[in-house]
Amino acid sequence: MPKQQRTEAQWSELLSRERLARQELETIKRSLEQEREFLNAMLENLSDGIVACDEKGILTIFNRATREFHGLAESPLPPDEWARHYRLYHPDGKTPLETSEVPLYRALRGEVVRDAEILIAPVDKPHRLMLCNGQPIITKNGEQLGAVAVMHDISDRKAAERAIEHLAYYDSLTQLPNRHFLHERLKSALRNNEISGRQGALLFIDLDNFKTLNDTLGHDLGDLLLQHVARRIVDCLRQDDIVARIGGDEFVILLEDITDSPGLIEKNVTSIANKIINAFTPAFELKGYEYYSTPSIGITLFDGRHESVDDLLKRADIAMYQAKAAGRNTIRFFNPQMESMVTMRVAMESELRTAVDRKEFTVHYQPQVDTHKGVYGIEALVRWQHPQRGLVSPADFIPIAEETGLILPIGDAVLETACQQLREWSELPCYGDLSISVNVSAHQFRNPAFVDRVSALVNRHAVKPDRLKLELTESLLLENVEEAVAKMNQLKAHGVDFSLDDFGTGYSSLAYLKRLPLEQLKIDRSFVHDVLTDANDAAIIRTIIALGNSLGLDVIAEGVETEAQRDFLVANGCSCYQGYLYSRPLAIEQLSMLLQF
Ligand SMILES: Nc1nc2c(ncn2[C@@H]2O[C@@H]3COP(=O)(O)O[C@H]4[C@@H](O)[C@H](n5cnc6c(=O)[nH]c(N)nc65)O[C@@H]4COP(=O)(O)O[C@H]3[C@H]2O)c(=O)[nH]1
Repeated sequence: MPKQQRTEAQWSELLSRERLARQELETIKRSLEQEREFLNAMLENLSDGIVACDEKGILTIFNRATREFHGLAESPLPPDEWARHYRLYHPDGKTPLETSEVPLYRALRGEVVRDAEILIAPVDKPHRLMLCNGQPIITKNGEQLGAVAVMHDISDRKAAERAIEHLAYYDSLTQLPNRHFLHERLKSALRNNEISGRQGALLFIDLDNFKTLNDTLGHDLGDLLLQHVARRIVDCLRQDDIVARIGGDEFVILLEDITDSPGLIEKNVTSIANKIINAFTPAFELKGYEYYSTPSIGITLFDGRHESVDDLLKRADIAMYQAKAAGRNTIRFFNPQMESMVTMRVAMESELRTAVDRKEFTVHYQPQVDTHKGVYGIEALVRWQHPQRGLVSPADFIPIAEETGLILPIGDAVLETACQQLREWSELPCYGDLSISVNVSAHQFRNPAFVDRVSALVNRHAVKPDRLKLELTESLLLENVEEAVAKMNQLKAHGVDFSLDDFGTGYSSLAYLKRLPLEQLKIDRSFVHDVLTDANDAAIIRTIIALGNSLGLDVIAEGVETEAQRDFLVANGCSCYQGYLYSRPLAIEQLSMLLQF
């Protein structure tokens, strides 16, 4: 059929349609461009990173946030050089991330990536931890166009999580693990050792006299000491060993696995504990103060069988208390007998509290004799009239009373009884010159109200103050010489006398003895006991007598049991003594009878 000729009208119609089509195309192009601009602006302003690539893996999107995360924010470098300016790692920050592991390329291989963590390490810039998601871009027809990945910076969140974890598991003062951390590690150590049959050890360290440092030099210096101590302990151990601070001045060391043969384990742990004790020998420098501290260390071994975390901590704690009781600055291994001692001690503590409420304490009196004048003084010695156990010796309960603070009401009661007694005697002409010596414990003496309390008692009972002699020990005075001198001077101003008890067992220097307002030195009974058989004890006694004479102080010897001991003392210039030779401590009725003869 012959080709139809188009009319002019038809041509014009066609042309106008084409124009319209072009215009439409132009509009579509413009709106696409606008959409692209819009998308671009959005991508550039997102705080999350977006990367995309085409089906060949060529990057098509690498938005501003992504460039910043990679340290390329202001980089003039072309994209193919970017990779040289950063490294990618797994979240541990050590294991490099292979290209095939990069979320975008995993997505390009068809994988839907969810919550993958990667670390971006730009050269010379802070590392960032990213949480990434990604997926392939696939059309409705199943054709893959490429892949996209989105990354969210979780560095700050992780740092906050780490800080919270640090707070939960570490001690903020020393940066050591805390009780919570120790608990967890000990639990897993017990599980491991139960399976492997290996032994571990727990060392419980408590600083000796830490409370005194805090009370006298203040908490700042106390904190500083704890920081120094933490460092010294850490330096004594291997990197795998755990040192935790579980409370005030309490540190615990966990040695998880001691691989020695069984016979050597105790030896090995002892040498570690001794290393720690030795590390305390040099003075601690505390803002200009040279402070000497010592530790008491309790140790328990474990193999994980039938043991709980609490049991182990309790055992090490019990052993530590035994180390303290053995004179401090020493170590003790736990043994089961210790546990029954602790049970007894706990029972005694609660009974002691009841005893204070029920006023079960009484005072016995032991005469002090002068070879020329006869009985011139009396020492007041407390006794506990226990409802079941009978008379309990102060040696058995004073240390517990000291630790629990119960010594305050007990000591107070003894002082009051002594003052009442002095008052009664003052009204009887034959007893009027007698003095009473009263033991004062460290806790009592440190009490800020001590001076007022003593003067109030002296006033209330209208006692001649020089009839009251307070017996202080060397160790008590040495804790804080300045404070001791000040308190003693205040009481001395009221007329009260002082005797230095257990003299010779401490480290008194002449220089400080001279500063104390003392009346008397009391030779400790341990020297008197062996004076006839031990040349050293004899020499010590002679020295104390000479020292007393040169300082113008009375010297009394305690624990004199035999005439031979007394003769030695008299021959060496000590004419005052106290001991079973003359009389044991007596109840007041017995003492009155004795004094009448
Ligand atoms: N072997 C022997 N011992 C003798 C002899 N003569 C006396 N003693 C004992 O030696 C102790 C002397 O008291 P201390 O050294 O102050 O030692 C006292 C003192 O440190 C403390 N204490 C006693 N009463 C009190 C008190 O009221 N307050 C305080 N804080 N402590 C007290 O308890 C410690 C023991 O007191 P006690 O058992 O009464 O023991 C008394 C006494 O009975 C003797 O010839 N041979």
